[in-house]
Amino acid sequence: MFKLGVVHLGLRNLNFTTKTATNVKCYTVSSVKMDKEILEKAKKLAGYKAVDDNLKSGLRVGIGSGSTIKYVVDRIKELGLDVICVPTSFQSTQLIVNAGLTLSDLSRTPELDITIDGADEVDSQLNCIKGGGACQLQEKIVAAASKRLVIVADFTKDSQAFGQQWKRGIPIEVVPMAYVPVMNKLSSMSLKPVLRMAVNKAGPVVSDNANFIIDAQFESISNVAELATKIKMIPGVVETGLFVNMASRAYFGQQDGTVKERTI
Ligand SMILES: O=C(CO)[C@H](O)[C@H](O)COP(=O)(O)O
Repeated sequence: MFKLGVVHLGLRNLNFTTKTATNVKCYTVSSVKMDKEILEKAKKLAGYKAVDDNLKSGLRVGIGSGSTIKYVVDRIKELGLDVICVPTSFQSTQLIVNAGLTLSDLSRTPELDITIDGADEVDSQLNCIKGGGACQLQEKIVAAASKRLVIVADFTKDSQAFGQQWKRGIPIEVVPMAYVPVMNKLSSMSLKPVLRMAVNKAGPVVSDNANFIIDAQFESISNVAELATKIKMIPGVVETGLFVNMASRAYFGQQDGTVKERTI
């Protein structure tokens, strides 16, 4: 008898069918490999095109976080663009430094021409859910200091409405001593909060800013801006992963080798 199974690949689920326990492993490995290759190609397409279309030497650029941003940094390096880079996390600082690009910060470069960043889900209005990598606080600060925010993502992030693609909820950064009352408040708002736990460490994920991350799962969101404000108003919440009316353009790498653009 055929069974339906699910493989967890990072933040994504892959469906697969299998006949017996013995061929599960075989089918799973090839599915994961295939999926990973397709996604990496899509991320690279988006990252490269965003750089080609939007960057030139002399610009002050916010560098987002996540796996897609790697391709943005690769392309900047490949083209030899002389840009000033402001990171959004420890990971993004490493990418900039390792690529030999000019590293700055918001103290020295408080106004940026553009930020390019990834996203976990992008809706039809270019509102984003971010923070799958727990970097949303610095990402939002850097994006807010930029004239434009451009999103780079693979096709799995492209949605009409939140929750169609991203099932892990809204990442919310909280001060550690406040996490229980914050979770209680979120529950009273019909959200399902889960404290994000670390993988290779006992206990919770600790952000670059020494805070905890709560993932607030939801059924549907009718008014994103209102929800973002309500969550932000809870004492102890430092920042939410809802980026409302911030992005002006998104590039989605497709499976067929093209890049879909959305601009508002
Ligand atoms: O918000 C983020 C990190 O906090 C990332 O930009 C987001 O999770 C997308 O990551 P990836 O490019 O790996 O899909």
